[in-house]
Amino acid sequence: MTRPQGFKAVTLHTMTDVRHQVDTLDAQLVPLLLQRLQCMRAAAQIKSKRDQVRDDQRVAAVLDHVKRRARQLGADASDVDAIEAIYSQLIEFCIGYELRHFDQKSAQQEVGR
Ligand SMILES: O=C(O)C(=O)C[C@]1(C(=O)O)C=C[C@@H](O)C=C1
Repeated sequence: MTRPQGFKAVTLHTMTDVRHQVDTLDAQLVPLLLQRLQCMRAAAQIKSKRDQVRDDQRVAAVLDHVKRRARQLGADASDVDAIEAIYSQLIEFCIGYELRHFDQKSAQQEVGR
């Protein structure tokens, strides 16, 4: 199977090859996703108002950044679109996650008063 420039070359002839590669990639992705969630927890502590959690300008900048990175790695237009779609969903999840942590913080501050 051919792949764009900038991707590590791997042989993917059988479903065993494909699943082994998916498991290897997921093992790398999970710690990165956990680190991203850690950033959301920190953001929830730092932001002082609930309506600061969603920041549409920043969302647009994050999407531009990841699409540029995909292009740099040689992704074609349809894979750049796929990255945008995946990140749109990821950021929506992160906003919900951050809101839950923001609300927890606010509830704890209320109890502490
Ligand atoms: O940059 C922030 O302010 C974040 O909270 C992070 C993040 C993201 O997932 O990247 C999440 C919520 C905001 O709407 C914008 C971006």
